[in-house]
Amino acid sequence: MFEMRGLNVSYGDSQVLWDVDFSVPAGQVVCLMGRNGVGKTTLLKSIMGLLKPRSGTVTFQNEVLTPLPSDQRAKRGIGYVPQGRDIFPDMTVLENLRIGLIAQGQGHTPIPDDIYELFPVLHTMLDRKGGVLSGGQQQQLAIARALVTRPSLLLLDEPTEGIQPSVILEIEAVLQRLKTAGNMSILLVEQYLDFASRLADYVYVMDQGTMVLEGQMEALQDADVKRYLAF
Ligand SMILES: Nc1ncnc2c1ncn2[C@@H]1O[C@H](COP(=O)(O)OP(=O)(O)OP(=O)(O)O)[C@@H](O)[C@H]1O
Repeated sequence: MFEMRGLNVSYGDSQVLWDVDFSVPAGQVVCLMGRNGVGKTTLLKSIMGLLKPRSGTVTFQNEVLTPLPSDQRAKRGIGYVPQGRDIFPDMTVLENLRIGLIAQGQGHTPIPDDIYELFPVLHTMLDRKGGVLSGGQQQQLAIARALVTRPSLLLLDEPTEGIQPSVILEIEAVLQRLKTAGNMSILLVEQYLDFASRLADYVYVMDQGTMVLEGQMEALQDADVKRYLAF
Protein backbone atom coordinates (compact mmCIF):
# COMPACT_ATOMS: atom_id res chain seq x y z
CA MET A 1 0.00 0.00 0.00
CA PHE A 2 1.27 3.44 -0.97
CA GLU A 3 -0.07 6.52 0.79
CA MET A 4 0.44 10.27 0.56
CA ARG A 5 -1.08 12.59 3.17
CA GLY A 6 -1.34 16.38 3.14
CA LEU A 7 1.37 16.85 0.54
CA ASN A 8 2.35 20.42 -0.33
CA VAL A 9 5.00 20.91 -3.01
CA SER A 10 6.44 24.12 -4.47
CA TYR A 11 8.93 25.22 -7.09
CA GLY A 12 10.51 28.18 -5.31
CA ASP A 13 7.65 30.49 -4.35
CA SER A 14 5.20 28.82 -6.69
CA GLN A 15 3.11 26.16 -4.94
CA VAL A 16 1.98 23.38 -7.28
CA LEU A 17 0.47 20.68 -5.03
CA TRP A 18 -1.96 21.64 -2.28
CA ASP A 19 -2.76 19.25 0.58
CA VAL A 20 -2.84 16.19 -1.62
CA ASP A 21 -4.15 12.93 -0.14
CA PHE A 22 -3.66 9.95 -2.37
CA SER A 23 -3.24 6.19 -2.11
CA VAL A 24 -2.54 3.13 -4.21
CA PRO A 25 -3.72 -0.14 -2.61
CA ALA A 26 -1.58 -3.24 -3.13
CA GLY A 27 -2.23 -5.01 -6.43
CA GLN A 28 -4.44 -2.26 -7.86
CA VAL A 29 -4.17 -0.03 -10.89
CA VAL A 30 -4.83 3.60 -9.94
CA CYS A 31 -5.07 6.27 -12.60
CA LEU A 32 -4.29 9.93 -12.03
CA MET A 33 -5.88 12.20 -14.62
CA GLY A 34 -6.00 15.92 -15.28
CA ARG A 35 -5.10 18.37 -17.99
CA ASN A 36 -1.58 19.65 -18.76
CA GLY A 37 0.12 21.56 -15.98
CA VAL A 38 -2.16 20.58 -13.07
CA GLY A 39 0.69 18.86 -11.19
CA LYS A 40 0.59 15.16 -12.16
CA THR A 41 4.31 14.86 -12.95
CA THR A 42 5.11 16.86 -9.81
CA LEU A 43 3.16 14.30 -7.79
CA LEU A 44 5.08 11.40 -9.36
CA LYS A 45 8.42 13.13 -8.77
CA SER A 46 7.42 13.66 -5.15
CA ILE A 47 6.69 9.93 -4.80
CA MET A 48 10.10 9.16 -6.32
CA GLY A 49 11.90 11.61 -4.02
CA LEU A 50 13.02 13.83 -6.90
CA LEU A 51 11.22 16.78 -5.30
CA LYS A 52 11.16 17.60 -1.62
CA PRO A 53 7.72 18.50 -0.26
CA ARG A 54 7.15 21.54 1.93
CA SER A 55 5.01 19.38 4.17
CA GLY A 56 3.16 16.11 4.17
CA THR A 57 4.10 12.44 4.37
CA VAL A 58 4.65 9.65 1.92
CA THR A 59 4.50 6.05 3.14
CA PHE A 60 5.04 2.78 1.31
CA GLN A 61 4.49 -0.62 2.86
CA ASN A 62 4.23 0.99 6.31
CA GLU A 63 7.55 2.83 5.99
CA VAL A 64 7.75 6.63 5.93
CA LEU A 65 9.63 7.49 2.71
CA THR A 66 9.64 11.26 3.13
CA PRO A 67 13.31 11.56 4.27
CA LEU A 68 14.65 9.00 1.77
CA PRO A 69 16.44 9.97 -1.48
CA SER A 70 15.21 8.56 -4.78
CA ASP A 71 17.74 5.70 -5.04
CA GLN A 72 16.57 4.38 -1.68
CA ARG A 73 12.96 4.60 -2.82
CA ALA A 74 13.87 2.58 -5.93
CA LYS A 75 15.51 0.00 -3.67
CA ARG A 76 12.28 -0.19 -1.66
CA GLY A 77 10.53 -1.32 -4.85
CA ILE A 78 9.27 1.80 -6.61
CA GLY A 79 9.87 1.80 -10.38
CA TYR A 80 9.49 4.99 -12.41
CA VAL A 81 8.81 5.42 -16.13
CA PRO A 82 9.14 9.17 -16.67
CA GLN A 83 7.25 11.26 -19.17
CA GLY A 84 9.28 11.44 -22.38
CA ARG A 85 10.80 8.06 -21.46
CA ASP A 86 14.41 9.27 -20.80
CA ILE A 87 16.06 6.47 -22.75
CA PHE A 88 19.84 6.87 -23.00
CA PRO A 89 20.15 7.42 -26.75
CA ASP A 90 23.82 6.43 -27.12
CA MET A 91 23.52 3.25 -25.09
CA THR A 92 22.25 0.00 -26.55
CA VAL A 93 18.88 -1.49 -25.65
CA LEU A 94 20.66 -4.06 -23.47
CA GLU A 95 22.69 -1.36 -21.70
CA ASN A 96 19.54 0.64 -21.10
CA LEU A 97 17.90 -2.44 -19.59
CA ARG A 98 20.91 -3.06 -17.34
CA ILE A 99 21.01 0.48 -15.93
CA GLY A 100 18.38 -0.12 -13.27
CA LEU A 101 20.10 -3.30 -12.10
CA ILE A 102 23.49 -1.57 -11.94
CA ALA A 103 21.99 1.31 -9.94
CA GLN A 104 20.78 -1.25 -7.42
CA GLY A 105 24.16 -2.97 -7.17
CA GLN A 106 22.91 -6.01 -9.14
CA GLY A 107 24.96 -5.40 -12.27
CA HIS A 108 25.71 -9.12 -12.74
CA THR A 109 22.07 -10.21 -12.58
CA PRO A 110 20.87 -11.29 -16.04
CA ILE A 111 17.81 -9.62 -17.56
CA PRO A 112 14.93 -11.93 -16.61
CA ASP A 113 13.43 -13.85 -19.56
CA ASP A 114 9.92 -12.68 -18.76
CA ILE A 115 10.95 -9.12 -19.73
CA TYR A 116 11.51 -10.35 -23.28
CA GLU A 117 8.27 -12.33 -23.16
CA LEU A 118 6.43 -9.11 -22.33
CA PHE A 119 8.34 -7.10 -24.95
CA PRO A 120 9.51 -9.48 -27.70
CA VAL A 121 10.47 -6.56 -29.94
CA LEU A 122 13.25 -5.58 -27.53
CA HIS A 123 14.84 -9.01 -27.75
CA THR A 124 15.41 -8.46 -31.47
CA MET A 125 17.08 -5.09 -30.87
CA LEU A 126 19.45 -5.65 -27.97
CA ASP A 127 22.48 -4.23 -29.80
CA ARG A 128 20.71 -1.21 -31.28
CA LYS A 129 21.23 2.24 -29.81
CA GLY A 130 18.26 3.47 -27.78
CA GLY A 131 18.17 6.68 -29.81
CA VAL A 132 17.33 4.91 -33.09
CA LEU A 133 14.23 3.16 -31.70
CA SER A 134 10.79 4.49 -32.58
CA GLY A 135 8.87 6.39 -29.92
CA GLY A 136 6.74 3.33 -29.20
CA GLN A 137 9.78 1.05 -28.91
CA GLN A 138 11.43 3.56 -26.57
CA GLN A 139 8.32 3.58 -24.41
CA GLN A 140 8.39 -0.21 -24.24
CA LEU A 141 12.10 -0.08 -23.37
CA ALA A 142 11.42 2.45 -20.61
CA ILE A 143 8.72 0.21 -19.10
CA ALA A 144 10.92 -2.88 -19.45
CA ARG A 145 13.84 -1.04 -17.82
CA ALA A 146 11.67 -0.23 -14.82
CA LEU A 147 10.35 -3.82 -14.61
CA VAL A 148 13.83 -5.39 -14.62
CA THR A 149 14.28 -4.46 -10.96
CA ARG A 150 10.96 -6.14 -10.00
CA PRO A 151 9.18 -3.12 -8.52
CA SER A 152 6.14 -3.60 -6.33
CA LEU A 153 4.85 -0.14 -7.30
CA LEU A 154 5.22 0.98 -10.92
CA LEU A 155 4.77 4.68 -11.75
CA LEU A 156 3.97 5.46 -15.40
CA ASP A 157 3.83 9.06 -16.64
CA GLU A 158 1.62 9.29 -19.74
CA PRO A 159 2.83 6.11 -21.46
CA THR A 160 0.52 6.63 -24.47
CA GLU A 161 1.67 10.18 -25.24
CA GLY A 162 2.79 10.44 -28.88
CA ILE A 163 2.59 6.66 -29.41
CA GLN A 164 0.91 5.02 -32.40
CA PRO A 165 -2.34 3.14 -31.71
CA SER A 166 -0.99 -0.37 -32.39
CA VAL A 167 1.80 0.10 -29.84
CA ILE A 168 -0.64 1.59 -27.33
CA LEU A 169 -2.58 -1.69 -27.57
CA GLU A 170 0.62 -3.69 -26.98
CA ILE A 171 1.45 -1.59 -23.92
CA GLU A 172 -2.10 -2.02 -22.67
CA ALA A 173 -1.82 -5.80 -23.03
CA VAL A 174 1.42 -5.77 -21.01
CA LEU A 175 -0.16 -3.70 -18.25
CA GLN A 176 -3.19 -6.03 -18.21
CA ARG A 177 -0.84 -9.00 -17.78
CA LEU A 178 0.95 -7.28 -14.91
CA LYS A 179 -2.39 -6.44 -13.32
CA THR A 180 -3.64 -10.00 -13.65
CA ALA A 181 -0.44 -11.35 -12.11
CA GLY A 182 -1.49 -9.29 -9.10
CA ASN A 183 1.88 -8.79 -7.40
CA MET A 184 2.39 -5.18 -8.42
CA SER A 185 0.54 -1.91 -7.91
CA ILE A 186 0.46 0.49 -10.82
CA LEU A 187 0.01 4.25 -10.74
CA LEU A 188 -0.82 5.44 -14.22
CA VAL A 189 -0.79 9.14 -15.09
CA GLU A 190 -2.87 9.42 -18.22
CA GLN A 191 -5.01 11.80 -20.25
CA TYR A 192 -6.32 9.13 -22.66
CA LEU A 193 -9.56 8.22 -20.93
CA ASP A 194 -10.43 5.07 -22.92
CA PHE A 195 -7.02 3.54 -22.19
CA ALA A 196 -7.24 4.50 -18.52
CA SER A 197 -10.77 3.20 -18.11
CA ARG A 198 -9.88 -0.23 -19.50
CA LEU A 199 -7.03 -0.61 -17.00
CA ALA A 200 -7.80 1.31 -13.84
CA ASP A 201 -9.55 0.08 -10.71
CA TYR A 202 -9.66 3.54 -9.15
CA VAL A 203 -9.29 7.05 -10.54
CA TYR A 204 -8.18 10.41 -9.14
CA VAL A 205 -8.66 13.62 -11.08
CA MET A 206 -6.53 16.68 -10.35
CA ASP A 207 -7.10 20.31 -11.17
CA GLN A 208 -4.73 23.14 -10.30
CA GLY A 209 -2.77 21.09 -7.80
CA THR A 210 -5.67 19.64 -5.82
CA MET A 211 -7.69 16.44 -6.08
CA VAL A 212 -11.14 17.33 -7.39
CA LEU A 213 -12.67 13.93 -8.10
CA GLU A 214 -12.01 10.32 -7.14
CA GLY A 215 -13.78 7.01 -7.21
CA GLN A 216 -13.95 3.46 -8.51
CA MET A 217 -13.47 3.54 -12.28
CA GLU A 218 -16.83 1.95 -13.08
CA ALA A 219 -18.68 4.33 -10.76
CA LEU A 220 -17.33 7.54 -12.31
CA GLN A 221 -19.22 9.14 -15.15
CA ASP A 222 -17.07 9.79 -18.22
CA ALA A 223 -18.66 13.22 -18.53
CA ASP A 224 -17.50 14.23 -15.04
CA VAL A 225 -13.94 13.15 -15.76
CA LYS A 226 -13.96 14.76 -19.21
CA ARG A 227 -14.94 18.09 -17.67
CA TYR A 228 -11.48 18.18 -16.08
CA LEU A 229 -9.70 16.92 -19.18
CA ALA A 230 -11.11 19.42 -21.69
CA PHE A 231 -8.56 22.01 -22.81
N1 LIG B 1 11.03 22.71 -12.60
C1 LIG B 1 9.98 23.53 -12.50
N2 LIG B 1 10.12 24.80 -12.05
C2 LIG B 1 9.07 25.63 -11.94
N3 LIG B 1 7.79 25.28 -12.24
C3 LIG B 1 7.59 24.04 -12.70
C4 LIG B 1 8.66 23.09 -12.85
N4 LIG B 1 8.16 21.93 -13.32
C5 LIG B 1 6.82 22.13 -13.46
N5 LIG B 1 6.49 23.40 -13.09
C6 LIG B 1 5.14 23.98 -13.09
O1 LIG B 1 4.36 23.23 -12.17
C7 LIG B 1 3.04 23.05 -12.66
C8 LIG B 1 2.70 21.56 -12.70
O2 LIG B 1 3.55 20.92 -13.65
P1 LIG B 1 3.51 19.34 -13.88
O3 LIG B 1 4.57 19.02 -14.87
O4 LIG B 1 3.54 18.66 -12.59
O5 LIG B 1 2.07 19.17 -14.52
P2 LIG B 1 1.43 17.95 -15.30
O6 LIG B 1 0.04 17.83 -14.82
O7 LIG B 1 2.31 16.77 -15.19
O8 LIG B 1 1.41 18.46 -16.79
P3 LIG B 1 1.77 17.69 -18.16
O9 LIG B 1 0.62 16.82 -18.45
O10 LIG B 1 1.91 18.81 -19.13
O11 LIG B 1 3.05 16.97 -17.92
C9 LIG B 1 2.99 23.73 -14.02
O12 LIG B 1 2.44 25.01 -13.86
C10 LIG B 1 4.44 23.79 -14.43
O13 LIG B 1 4.66 24.93 -15.26
